[in-house]
Amino acid sequence: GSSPCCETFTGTAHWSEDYLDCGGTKQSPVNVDAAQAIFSPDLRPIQLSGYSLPANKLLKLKNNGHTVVLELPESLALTGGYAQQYRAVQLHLHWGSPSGPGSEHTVNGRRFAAEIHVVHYNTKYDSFTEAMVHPDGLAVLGAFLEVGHGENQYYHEIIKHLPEIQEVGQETLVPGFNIAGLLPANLKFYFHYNGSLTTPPCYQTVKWTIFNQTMLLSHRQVCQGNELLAGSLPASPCNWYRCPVPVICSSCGSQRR
Ligand SMILES: NS(=O)(=O)c1c(F)c(F)c(SCCc2ccc(C(=O)O)cc2)c(F)c1NC1CCCCCCC1
Ligand SMILES: [Zn+2]
Repeated sequence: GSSPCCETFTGTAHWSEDYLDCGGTKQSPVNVDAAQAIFSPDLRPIQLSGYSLPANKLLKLKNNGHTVVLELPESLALTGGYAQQYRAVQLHLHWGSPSGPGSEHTVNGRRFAAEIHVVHYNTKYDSFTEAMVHPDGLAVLGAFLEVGHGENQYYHEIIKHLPEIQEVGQETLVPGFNIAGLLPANLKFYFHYNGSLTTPPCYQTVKWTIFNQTMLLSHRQVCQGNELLAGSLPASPCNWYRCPVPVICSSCGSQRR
């Protein structure tokens, strides 16, 4: 197993001292036990509308110190799979690091190289910040990223800009593209549960959709994602060689400045 320093590396136990909901009973992420999942015919395929953006629509991409966030226009809407309409706010990625793979959810205990979250809010509320505090306020679509053979052209649209936002707080503009390409082609098979934001304030107001089909990226693309925040992670007592390193980035050849 990994050395003890790797477990203490990102302790979240202290969050609930400052944010009450972080100590709640419906906290995300969770491990999905596929054997205990119940098939529900009421759950309809997820339908996306307005996800294909023209290149002249520029989107802000920001390194906020925890992840890379792509701000999304409200013209992107969830029109199927949820009882109410939700509109997009932002998407962000949970990348791996030397202490382990980056997905937040696990399936049968399996952790994936990375995970994308597309965050939406319920349009019955006036704004995202208003929706964020209501149990049906947020809908987050999640998909797992794995290392496959070829380069993923849709993820390339984001990854190619990462060198421009290596420092915390930096942001850049990304030309629009088909955001649906970042999610699986098959939107019919997914796990659905009521949970929370996975970061403070941990509000228990997220209706989660975790797709069954995974996204395949090249080894180099996953390395580039992992290395984005490596420079801004808190100094770790770990020595990298002592932590389980699922994706060896030394072979990437992408030098970090
Ligand atoms: N998985 S998740 O959706 O809970 C999530 C995380 F796990 C996250 F880790 C994050 S980033 C950490 C929180 C954060 C930090 C800085 C800024 C900023 O400078 O703008 C913003 C947020 C992160 F941004 C999100 N998504 C956010 C939740 C934080 C508050 C509302 C903003 C939209 C969704
Ligand atoms: Zn997230």
